Amino acid sequence: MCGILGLLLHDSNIDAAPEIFEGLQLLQHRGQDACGIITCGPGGRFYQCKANGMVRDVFDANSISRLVGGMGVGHVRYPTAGSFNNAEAQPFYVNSPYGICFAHNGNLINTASLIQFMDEEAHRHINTASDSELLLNIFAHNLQQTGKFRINEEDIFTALGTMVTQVKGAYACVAMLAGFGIIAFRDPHGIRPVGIASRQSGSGKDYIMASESVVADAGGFTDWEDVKPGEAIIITRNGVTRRQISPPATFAPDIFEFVYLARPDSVIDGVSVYRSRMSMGDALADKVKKVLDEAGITVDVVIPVPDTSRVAALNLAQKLGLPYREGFVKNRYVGRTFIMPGQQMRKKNVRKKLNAMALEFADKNVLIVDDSIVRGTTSKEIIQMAKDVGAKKVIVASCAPPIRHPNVYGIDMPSRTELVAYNRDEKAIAKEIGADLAIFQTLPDLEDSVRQWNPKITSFDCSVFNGEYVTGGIDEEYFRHIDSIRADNVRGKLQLNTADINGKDTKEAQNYTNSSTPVTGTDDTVGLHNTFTSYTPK
Ligand SMILES: O=P(O)(O)OC[C@H]1O[C@H](OP(=O)(O)OP(=O)(O)O)[C@H](O)[C@@H]1O
Ligand SMILES: NC(=O)CC[C@H](N)C(=O)O
Ligand SMILES: [Mg+2]
Repeated sequence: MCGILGLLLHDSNIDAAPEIFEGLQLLQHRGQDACGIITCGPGGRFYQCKANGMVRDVFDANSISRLVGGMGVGHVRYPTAGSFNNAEAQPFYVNSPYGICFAHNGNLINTASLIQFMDEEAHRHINTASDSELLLNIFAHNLQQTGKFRINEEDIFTALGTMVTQVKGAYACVAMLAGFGIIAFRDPHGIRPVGIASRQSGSGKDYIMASESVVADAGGFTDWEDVKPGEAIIITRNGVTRRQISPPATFAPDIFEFVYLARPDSVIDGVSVYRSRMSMGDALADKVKKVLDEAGITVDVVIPVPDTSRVAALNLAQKLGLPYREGFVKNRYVGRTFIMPGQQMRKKNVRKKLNAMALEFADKNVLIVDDSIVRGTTSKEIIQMAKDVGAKKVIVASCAPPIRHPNVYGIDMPSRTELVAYNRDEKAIAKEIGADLAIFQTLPDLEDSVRQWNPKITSFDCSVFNGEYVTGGIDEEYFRHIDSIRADNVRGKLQLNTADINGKDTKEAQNYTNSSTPVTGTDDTVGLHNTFTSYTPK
């Protein structure tokens, strides 16, 4: 669930970078590990700055001032493939054909066959373990097939149309062609979000493409429109061209965007995330009432787990006629815990981030509401905190059903065994996290909470709840494979190996990527054969 952004200003003499920087800050909740911006200046020359770190750490006034040009793309990264090293920060760049930059949100599931294709047919070198670099090179290869000196929109649609038949998985992308324009496209199932908006600028229009509408709102852009599943939109200074690049497929946006990933003030696929979370709270209230009545437990107070669950918890409390209290105070300088790399870091940060106020817990039966319980890291810590400050009974309610299946479409939940609900029923989950009772939303109620705001969405990707993967192509062997390369207990080791391979995870590399330099002619990466750790289907 990275954040992607593209901006094309009508007046090419105005630099796009300051506004892309601001937009990326608004998308920070989608990825905290790395970020980057590439702009296109006079003569089609690219300028880039990317590195590991949050947006405010990677960029300063100096680096932004060196990102020249009236159009550009940006990215905030939350890795789901490859490693955490600098070399995999996005946007990615290839010089041939024409100069292309690329920012990707999602995750591909057929990387092994794509790597083989790159090696044996396209003869393109992939220098990282990132699926996004691979996706860019597939697109570049297809564009190369036109063999043209100069291309047009039709050629781009054709290249993307071929790409759709080659890659499997989730991809919402923003690309930029040197001196040409910016492109947004979405996979045939529309699993990850991306939309476009415009604003008047002199005699023409500025255009923005972003993962979430909040970026457009903040920049004064209007007419936000979601890119349709399987659609590509090309924006040049001559205007907007759009095309369906894939045959119709089941539209299945990831429901977890509404549960946790997106900001509440965004509207995704016609649904206000805020409204959907209110509905989740309402629906959960009914379930909570039923379970509490059956168990003969009365609750004194409802307490949300900041930040994401607040909206739902307030509605739930109102519906049950219970007091809503902010019993956990959040340190505003600590980011999201779930998207941090490594279990140790996540665990440590829950305590750093949240503090329980005894006066809201002591001698009370408390109902703690969270949007989701994934690894149980947050629940375990906060339940203990609540008990430490004198809570009598701690009941936990989750706006999402138990998560028992890995995510393969751009959320870092690769390993079943890390999921607290794996092989556990609700009673066993409660025991594991130390709660007196754990209450979960049902999947139909969760789906209704979102769908009621846009009945045109007939299905969602709910794979983490029901194990049904809309793209197909996921089997036991695939799970074993991602488990073996991405589970928390093996990842540290693999990161080291990947850093060695790329020769980029050094102080030197940090300096290189941190400076805003023209892209052309500065590639110092080591020339090695494709070095992915790959999955070979039977
Ligand atoms: O069971 P877990 O593995 O702990 O994951 C679930 C928790 O992580 C997320 O919070 P996070 O701190 O990332 O972000 P937030 O501040 O937006 O709630 C989510 O909102 C849950 O609180
Ligand atoms: N969360 C995402 O969208 C990740 C994008 C890409 N798979 C990466 O790991 O960089
Ligand atoms: Mg949370």
